[in-house]
Amino acid sequence: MRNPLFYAKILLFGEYGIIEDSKGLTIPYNTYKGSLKFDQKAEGKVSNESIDRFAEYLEKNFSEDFDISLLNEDIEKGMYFDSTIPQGYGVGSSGALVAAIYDRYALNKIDTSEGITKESIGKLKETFSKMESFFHGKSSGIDPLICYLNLPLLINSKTDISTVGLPEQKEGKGAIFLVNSGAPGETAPMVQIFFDKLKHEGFRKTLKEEFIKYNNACIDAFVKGDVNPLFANLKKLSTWAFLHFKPMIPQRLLDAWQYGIQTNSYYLKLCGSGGGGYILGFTKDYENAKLHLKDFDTEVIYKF
Ligand SMILES: Nc1ncnc2c1ncn2[C@@H]1O[C@H](COP(=O)(O)OP(=O)(O)O)[C@@H](O)[C@H]1O
Ligand SMILES: C[C@@](O)(CCOP(=O)(O)O)CC(=O)O
Repeated sequence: MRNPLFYAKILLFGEYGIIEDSKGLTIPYNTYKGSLKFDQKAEGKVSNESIDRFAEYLEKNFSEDFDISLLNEDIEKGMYFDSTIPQGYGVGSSGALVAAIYDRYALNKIDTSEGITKESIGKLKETFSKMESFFHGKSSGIDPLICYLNLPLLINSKTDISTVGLPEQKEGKGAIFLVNSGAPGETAPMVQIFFDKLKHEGFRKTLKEEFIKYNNACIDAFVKGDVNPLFANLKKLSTWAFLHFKPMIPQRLLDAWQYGIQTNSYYLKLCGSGGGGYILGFTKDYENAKLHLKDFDTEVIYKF
């Protein structure tokens, strides 16, 4: 039986901004992955039960779009999603599961083998958004989309998403890395905080005039491989988040966040919705950054 792998993802830039239609950049992260397994192992029980609840939701809302009887038969046989993607860490554990279920059970699957167009991306995103809403309320569908396509995606707006080529990695001293905050986070309450903040005119203004500006400049510089403008804007982005996204920054990381900005040894930013899970770091000198972050587990995701 064919049981393809689905990888984790990292939203490098665009958290919260993409809700408000600004740019985002998301990349696959192949260190963590999952695939559907069809054996009766005890280790799969929790996952099997979670898929069972998901199947009920699909049956209730989208029964015509999926082969529900095959899905239920497989669940009955003990199928589970065997995955190393940590849950609630912002690297897309539910997105990978959604992509795997779509791949195996969707009827009239959108064919991407002949090339990926903006139209097919749009249709996939719409379906994935409906499916993933089961896991954390309203979802943009971006996480399952990237897991499914396994390619970097540039989000220009909600309706304009395309694949993008990124500069090749180099064996230099610089790195983008994950910092483990030590505990999972939850997306829905963080997004609620964001929407509460949006009720204030002052916040809306600084989001638009500062955050979105730095975010988009970071994406442009990263895609072009322009290191100096990238770091200049990262510093602004990190500082802005320290001031305005404080509830989303895990408490344990507040000092390290500020230290990075003050010393320019690294800059931290949110990785997805925040509140826990992973945080992203950018540095021109990873070995040096690690010295200052020795209380945390870090993982390099991109070298330059
Ligand atoms: N291996 C798995 N098997 C079954 N369900 C899973 C698996 N991995 C993740 N999930 C589901 O996805 C949820 C986590 O998704 P979410 O809250 O969106 O966090 P993340 O940021 O990791 O995607 C879990 O509570 C669970 O319902
Ligand atoms: C915070 C947000 O902008 C990014 C997604 O966060 P996460 O990767 O699901 O933690 C929410 C969203 O756009 O759906």
